[in-house]
Amino acid sequence: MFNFLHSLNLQFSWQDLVDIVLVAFIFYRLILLIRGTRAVSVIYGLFLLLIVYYSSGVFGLYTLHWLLGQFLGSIFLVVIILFQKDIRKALSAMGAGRFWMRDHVGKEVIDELVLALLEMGRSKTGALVVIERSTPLGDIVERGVEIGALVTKDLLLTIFYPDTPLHDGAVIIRNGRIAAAGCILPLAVGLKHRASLGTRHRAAMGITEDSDALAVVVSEERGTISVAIGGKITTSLEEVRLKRVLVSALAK
Ligand SMILES: Nc1ncnc2c1ncn2[C@@H]1O[C@H](COP(=O)(O)OP(=O)(O)OP(=O)(O)O)[C@@H](O)[C@H]1O
Repeated sequence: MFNFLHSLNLQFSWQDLVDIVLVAFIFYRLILLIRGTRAVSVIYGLFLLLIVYYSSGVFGLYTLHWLLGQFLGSIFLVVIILFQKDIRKALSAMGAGRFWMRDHVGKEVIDELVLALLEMGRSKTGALVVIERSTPLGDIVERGVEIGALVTKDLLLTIFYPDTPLHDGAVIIRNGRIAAAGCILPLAVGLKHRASLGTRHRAAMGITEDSDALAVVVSEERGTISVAIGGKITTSLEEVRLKRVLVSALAK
């Protein structure tokens, strides 16, 4: 590749390569960070304003052009004010190392989760647990009920205990802790999904279609345990297979 670039008479050093890779990676992580959050609509809004700004210049609408110019002139400040919460979160994630790498879920978290899932399967208690990985689940967590506690079998059983306020919706595990409960997930759509699957299972498929999260479902009707990864669901997993799937997907 370097020979090819040399033949084009372009000065391309290894520093340029490192520069491009780093900038691409930072943009990729930023896109993952804001995906599915309110920040996306704000960015669309800002793009729209930019288009109106350039069009007003082209079509000679000078007052509008001047007005938007004043606003967009301080865009850096506007972005900081609009995204102050997200910027704070991104910086603290970066400090904690989460910005650069995918979280590994500890063995003890998987063990507690499996114990709770098996117990809920036996008692036919419906449950939906999502384990966040590198795609931040943004607004989904924020719209649920914040918990921030260690993952324990007893806490999971308490959350999903029938007819309690938090038993509906999903629990989100982030950084090896229960971040929130009662979270509403996007449903999987389309013909490819089995008609026999209800909304709990479709929600598990939906969230894993939109992100790299892993979702586990306990069926209230059948007591079966299913795992969804990448929009695909594997149903009726018994203890050994369930543990194997979770360990191989999460503990790497
Ligand atoms: N979008 C969603 N996000 C999170 N949880 C959801 C969502 N939709 C449904 N649920 C949960 O699923 C429950 C309803 O499950 P439903 O019986 O429709 O699905 P199912 O896949 O057939 O599950 P089950 O086999 O347990 O009956 C709701 O009470 C709620 O707790």
